Amino acid sequence: MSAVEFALPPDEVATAGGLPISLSRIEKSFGTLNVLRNFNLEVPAGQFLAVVGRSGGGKSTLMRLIAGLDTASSGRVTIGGRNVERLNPFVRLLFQEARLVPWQRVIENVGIARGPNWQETARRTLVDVGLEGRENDWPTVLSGGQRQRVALARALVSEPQILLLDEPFGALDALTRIEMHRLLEQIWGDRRFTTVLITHDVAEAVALADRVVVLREGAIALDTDIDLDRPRRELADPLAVDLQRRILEAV
Ligand SMILES: Nc1ncnc2c1ncn2[C@@H]1O[C@H](COP(=O)(O)OP(=O)(O)OP(=O)(O)O)[C@@H](O)[C@H]1O
Repeated sequence: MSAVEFALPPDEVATAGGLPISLSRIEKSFGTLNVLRNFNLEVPAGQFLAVVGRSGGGKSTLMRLIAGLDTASSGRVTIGGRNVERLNPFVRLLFQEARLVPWQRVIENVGIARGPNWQETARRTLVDVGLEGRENDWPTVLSGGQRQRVALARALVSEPQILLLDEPFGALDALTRIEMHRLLEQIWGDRRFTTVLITHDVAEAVALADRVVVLREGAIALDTDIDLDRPRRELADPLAVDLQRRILEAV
């Protein structure tokens, strides 16, 4: 039994791959501000979805609803057909800041669920994100990209079926960002968790996602599949450039 299974109630034990996400007839307001209006979205199991939009368009609100960190004013959010009522152990989040615990070493930051063999599981996950041999480092000695790798390992260690990413690479330099794209694409390709990536970066959305949704004023302004071969090569394909142009126009 893995550390993860140990931490989950029996009816929530993870199976391989991803779970589908469904939002139907969602209304979400803060006071008089309607952030999402009659909002519907189906994300099939294992899909890599990117949500693009201007600041204030409701992207983070959408993610918080899927994560169970906030509730809709009305409508239904389900994961694997079950209502989302709280943060579930099979959903993991990654933010722009790595949010590591500064007084814990890398391995302790990753092995948050201290079940049996947690160190072994954490070490293996660190290898997966390219941080072999760094388990005893303190977060302060790591670069921004390495800290984000630790945060990614911490998200992956429990083998989530849903990964929610809110501008995870927004603070990284361009080359590190591309390295992280390749890493994430490869890990997602192996594990096939359902992924929702929130980003301002249209090139990033096209480089990573199976499908891009443009969120504008609380509604979907564009919903397009990204039928490009994998592994993706940033900007290399004329089709990618055309898709970026279409998405930018919708934003
Ligand atoms: N807890 C809250 N209370 C009141 N208003 C809120 C709250 N959370 C979000 N809002 C408002 O809802 C709108 C949508 O916010 P949200 O953070 O979802 O947008 P976003 O698309 O993620 O923007 P950004 O890209 O800047 O993060 C904004 O006008 C924001 O000010």
